[in-house]
Amino acid sequence: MFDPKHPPQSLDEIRALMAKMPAVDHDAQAAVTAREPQLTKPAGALGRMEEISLWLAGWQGSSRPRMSRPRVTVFAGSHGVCAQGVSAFPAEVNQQMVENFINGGAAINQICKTVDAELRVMEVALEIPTNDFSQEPAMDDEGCAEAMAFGMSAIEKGLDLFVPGEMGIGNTTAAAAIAYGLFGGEASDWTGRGTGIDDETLMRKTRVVSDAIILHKNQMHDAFDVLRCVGGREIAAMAGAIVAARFQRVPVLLDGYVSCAAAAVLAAIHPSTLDHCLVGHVSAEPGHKRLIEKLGKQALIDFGMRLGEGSGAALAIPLLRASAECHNGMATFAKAGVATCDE
Ligand SMILES: O=C(O)c1ccc[n+]([C@@H]2O[C@H](COP(=O)([O-])O)[C@@H](O)[C@H]2O)c1
Ligand SMILES: Cc1cc2nc[nH]c2cc1C
Repeated sequence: MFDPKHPPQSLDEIRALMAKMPAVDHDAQAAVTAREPQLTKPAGALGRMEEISLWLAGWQGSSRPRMSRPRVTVFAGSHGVCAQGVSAFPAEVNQQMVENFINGGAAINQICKTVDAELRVMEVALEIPTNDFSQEPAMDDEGCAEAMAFGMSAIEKGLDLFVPGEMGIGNTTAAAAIAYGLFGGEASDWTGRGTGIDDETLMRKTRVVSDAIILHKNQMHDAFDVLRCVGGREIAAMAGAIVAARFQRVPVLLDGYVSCAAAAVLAAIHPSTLDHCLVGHVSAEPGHKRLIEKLGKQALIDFGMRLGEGSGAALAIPLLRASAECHNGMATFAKAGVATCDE
């Protein structure tokens, strides 16, 4: 079983942990299913909100869904592949943006304030870039497991929701390489403009993604090998946090392309690993839409954002809160003295 005081030390330990993940709480879901038809509305009239309250209760392990303690954690990591000229911005932006998060000046600070969510920032060895994965594996087994274990420490019991956010110049190249490594197709299917690169840089980035998968092919036996070879520490940390959330009964709202690439690694190990996750937002990065389809999910909102930081998912938190509030706060037909349907 997962013990937060003794985090896993190797990818094999995490593989073993993932074979024992807790299932949804069927009793909690049965209670929600029994209460729903008694609420003062025609059956099914709250559409997807009804699915959300059922999902929240099941993964929180409670007959009454809650949304008073959502947490967004921005994991910041630094990427050796930036040496290939794949981003519109220099790598020093990472540390500068971390200071901006701490000073309350980033978009995610304002969104979290607006939606009443806690915001935390966790640097994942930010001062040491991962290896340039166009030349060698980004991480070794131990380093990748360490980053995942660090991500696990972002979760504690009693949170009502976790949003994995990230900051990492170059990480849409890593996300593209992960998606291409997991799902194949063409490298161009998965490679987009990230922070806003020009046509020439996009061609270079696509080649980096394509060549990296050829370079590492012989050592990518499962999805964790893909994460280790072409991922990044903040991506590994998000994957670790998603696993820990499952064990700690915390539902997860995924954000953009990079957070979904982290989640896709887990889904490729065991397809049911993401049952406690919804996708909050579909990013303007074209590969994200494709990736969400591969995960069999549907994003809650489409706001044309491509920021990362957990921003799109954080913006969708009020949809989850309203779903929980309706389920809990609505009167029943009996209590309100409203006549029920004739049929
Ligand atoms: O998550 C997304 O969908 C997303 C799309 C475009 C950009 N980003 C953010 O931009 C940075 C990565 O972009 P790039 O061009 O440096 O690979 C990183 O800090 C991400 O948080 C994130
Ligand atoms: C300024 C800036 C802010 C970001 N937030 C997430 N990724 C980012 C990338 C840049 C370049």
